[in-house]
Amino acid sequence: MKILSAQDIRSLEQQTEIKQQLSEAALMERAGRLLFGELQNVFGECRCKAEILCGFGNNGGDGLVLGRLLHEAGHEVTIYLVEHDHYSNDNLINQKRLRESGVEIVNINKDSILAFSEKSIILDALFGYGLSRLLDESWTPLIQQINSANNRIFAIDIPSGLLADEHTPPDAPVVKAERTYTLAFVKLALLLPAYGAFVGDFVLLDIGLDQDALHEIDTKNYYSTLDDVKKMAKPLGKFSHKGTFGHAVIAGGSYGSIGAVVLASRAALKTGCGLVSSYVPQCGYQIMQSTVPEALVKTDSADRVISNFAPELLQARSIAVGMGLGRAQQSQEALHQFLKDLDKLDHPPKLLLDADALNILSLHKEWLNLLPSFSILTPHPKELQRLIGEWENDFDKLQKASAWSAKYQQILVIKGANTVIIFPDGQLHFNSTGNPGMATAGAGDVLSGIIGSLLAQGYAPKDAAILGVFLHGLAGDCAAKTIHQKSITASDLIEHLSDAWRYLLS
Ligand SMILES: NC(=O)C1=CN([C@@H]2O[C@H](COP(=O)(O)OP(=O)(O)OC[C@H]3O[C@@H](n4cnc5c(N)ncnc54)[C@H](O)[C@@H]3O)[C@@H](O)[C@H]2O)[C@@H](O)CC1
Ligand SMILES: [K+]
Repeated sequence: MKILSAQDIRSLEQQTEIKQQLSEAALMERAGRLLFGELQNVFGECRCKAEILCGFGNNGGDGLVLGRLLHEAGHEVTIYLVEHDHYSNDNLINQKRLRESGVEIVNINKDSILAFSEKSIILDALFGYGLSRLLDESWTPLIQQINSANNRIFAIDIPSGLLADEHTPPDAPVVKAERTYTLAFVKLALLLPAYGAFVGDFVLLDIGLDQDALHEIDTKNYYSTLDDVKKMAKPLGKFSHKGTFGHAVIAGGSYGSIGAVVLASRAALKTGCGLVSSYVPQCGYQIMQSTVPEALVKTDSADRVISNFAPELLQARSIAVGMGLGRAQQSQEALHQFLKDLDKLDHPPKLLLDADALNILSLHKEWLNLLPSFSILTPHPKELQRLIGEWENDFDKLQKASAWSAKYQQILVIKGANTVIIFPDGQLHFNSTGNPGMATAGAGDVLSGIIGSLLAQGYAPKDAAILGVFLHGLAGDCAAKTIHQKSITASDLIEHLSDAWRYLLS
């Protein structure tokens, strides 16, 4: 699914109104009805109280529609409308409709003192994507009153004060919502960790914008949904044999960190490649044989660390390297030699680098030029920082990571909530699956195994990265159905890969 800028959303809304021959404020009515449906789910059977703060643009208009529908359904509604000398047209239409339905509008300004009632739900419809610059501090008193209320707070489209496509500094006045009901498209800011505390969880509501017009709009930013990923996943063929699904090498481990290779190898097998060879230092031999009997185990000549990547590893279709590797001098040299060997091949295996392989590369940036193009690097934020340097904010991070990806022609998988995958052509793909329970030791090793396996199965690096990240998150979501998020372990993710595949391929 495309992620559009505020400007492109506006233009698409205008085109939709023309193509679908919509009457005035019809899209706003659609948005309001969807919001109303969501709130009915929250309220359940109860008659509830909603206090809706409406601004002077179309975001405020959404709040007005919602207020009317809630009132008509028998809920108690208070509408606070920010006084202004220029309301948007659809806002005015809905002020009138609201009054006609019998709801009184309370005019407020930035300095008004609001007494929210104890049990009401606050709905924030002050500003949406139309915010074109930061709110100045004259808005702070109003926004602070909302944020310090003990009520549940839901934002409409985007928490007011948050810019959709640019950085919002932490001291700017922004509503802190428990949940954001976002309309038509996910806005970029909703996906970035720095703004998570304002956005809460978000729910995307499809207001039926014109698909043909959408097709014409170019973007570099995408949000990977189930429908998108379903198209990539290849089902099993009747005549498949283990050769069909390819041979993945999982190479890494050091004394005390063999578990990383165990997890990645098991994840690779559960993701469906035909054969896994695990390459570990000698101290890992028995561990591997007893915990992953399905894998072929090859060992390094050294006991505790990897000192040389055996040349026969290069015959596999994919190699995932770095999990639990450590940064011993011998392992650094081994990685260097390995990259030089790969560089000599016309058709090198598809490569994934994780964990200490990334840290070693950060110590020797000149080796980056040896990486085959379109290798997949899976840093968590700290590893990314070592690789590409510091960034000022989350938007700057995306920009710097994109420039790095283009410079080295490598794919970056930046792990976290809404993991983002950055491609050398500038495309960004944000993931939609996963939950906070997955922030657990070894989850990254599992991801490396999954992507390594998909590469071995013949998926192109781009698809392997997008599909692998999605599957990994989906396995976490499947696990969370029976296991509390606090208790999810990396092994649980592996155990739920089967459910994830079933869901994806059904
Ligand atoms: N256009 C449409 O067809 C639809 C729009 N929708 C809603 O409309 C919203 C966008 O509406 P608008 O474009 O009217 O804008 P907003 O309602 O987000 O903002 C209102 C006004 O704030 C002003 N403004 C911008 N930055 C400011 C600042 N720093 N300080 C003070 N004022 C500032 C702008 O001039 C704008 O007119 C969406 O977020 C969504 O909620 C939905 O109703 C769906 C349909
Ligand atoms: K809002």
